[in-house]
Amino acid sequence: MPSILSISALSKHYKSGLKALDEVDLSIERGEIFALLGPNGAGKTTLISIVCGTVSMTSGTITVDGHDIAKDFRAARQRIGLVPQEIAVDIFETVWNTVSFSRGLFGRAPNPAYIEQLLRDLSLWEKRASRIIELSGGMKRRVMIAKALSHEPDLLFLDEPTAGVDVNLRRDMWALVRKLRDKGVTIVLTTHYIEEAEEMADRVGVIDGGKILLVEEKAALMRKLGKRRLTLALQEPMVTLPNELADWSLSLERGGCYLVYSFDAEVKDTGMPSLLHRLGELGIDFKDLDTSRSSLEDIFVGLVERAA
Ligand SMILES: Nc1ncnc2c1ncn2[C@@H]1O[C@H](COP(=O)(O)OP(=O)(O)OP(=O)(O)O)[C@@H](O)[C@H]1O
Repeated sequence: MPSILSISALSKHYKSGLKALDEVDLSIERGEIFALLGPNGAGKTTLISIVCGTVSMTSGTITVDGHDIAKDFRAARQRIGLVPQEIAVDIFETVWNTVSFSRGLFGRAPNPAYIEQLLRDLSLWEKRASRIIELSGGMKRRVMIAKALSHEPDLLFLDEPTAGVDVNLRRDMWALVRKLRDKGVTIVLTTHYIEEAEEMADRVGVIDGGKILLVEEKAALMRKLGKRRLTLALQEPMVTLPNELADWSLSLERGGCYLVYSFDAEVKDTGMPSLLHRLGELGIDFKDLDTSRSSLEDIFVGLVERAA
C-alpha cells in the first residue's frame, strides 16, 4: 500500500525571494503519529499549507492516498483534515451547524449519526446547540478538531495543537489524538513543545531553514543520540579535573561543585563503576549522586545548532 502522504523534492520560494522549503522529501505512513519539529520560521506551516492547497508550491510532487494534488486536488483534499493554529470559525454559529456545514463543503452527504458520534467523542455533545462564542478556549479547539474530522479524513494535520493551552487541556488533547489514531486516522502534528513529540510521536522529523534534517523513529532516535549523565555533588569544589580522570568524559559544573560524567546510554560497559572506584582511590568524596537520560529536547537543540 502506498504511503498516505508522499512528498518529493518540494520547494517553495516566496515572492520576497525567501526559500521557505528546499527540496523536501517526506513520506507519512498509514496509522502513525508523526511529529514535525522545527524552530520558528522553519517551514512547517508552509509545508502543511501546500499539502492542503492554501499555498502554491514552486516545484515538487505531492500525493495523498495516491492522488496527486496538482492533478486531482479535490480527491486529495477530501482525505485531509486540517486543524490550523488559529481558531477560524463563525463565532455566532452553533457547534452542530459549524461541524455539519464543514462536512457539506467536502461534498459529503449529511450523516447526523456520524456528527453525533464525533461530538460525543470530543465531549461536545452537550454543547451542540451553543454558539461558538459561548464556549471556553479548550472547547473551541475541540470544535476545530470536530470540524476538521467532519468529512471523515484519513490524514489529520494538527498545526501546534496545544500552543497556549494549560497542562490539563494539553493532556486531554494528547489522549484525544491517541484515540483518533486508534480509530485509524493518521496524524501529523507540528509542535514547539518537544515534550509533546516525546510523549506522542511514533516518528519524528526535524525541519530547519526549509530543509528536513532528520526523520527517525522516536525510540531509535533517543537510543542513537541519547546520552546518560551521572552528576555527583562534590564534598569539596574542584578547580580543575585531575589527570588521573582523563579516561572518562567529565566536566565540572556550577563553579566546580558538580562533577558530570556523560556516557552512551546503550553500551554495556558504561564506565560508571570504574569511575566511582577511581574517585574513591583519589579520595574525591561526594554527598549526592543522580543519573538522568538526555531528552528529545537535548537532541533537537543539538541538531539545530549543528545545522546552523
Ligand atoms: N506569505 C509569505 N510571504 C513571504 N514569506 C513567508 C510567507 N509565509 C511565510 N513566510 C516565511 O517563510 C518561512 C517559513 O515560515 P513558516 O510559517 O512556514 O514557518 P513555521 O515553521 O511554521 O514557523 P512557526 O513555528 O513560527 O509557525 C519564514 O521565514 C516566514 O517568514
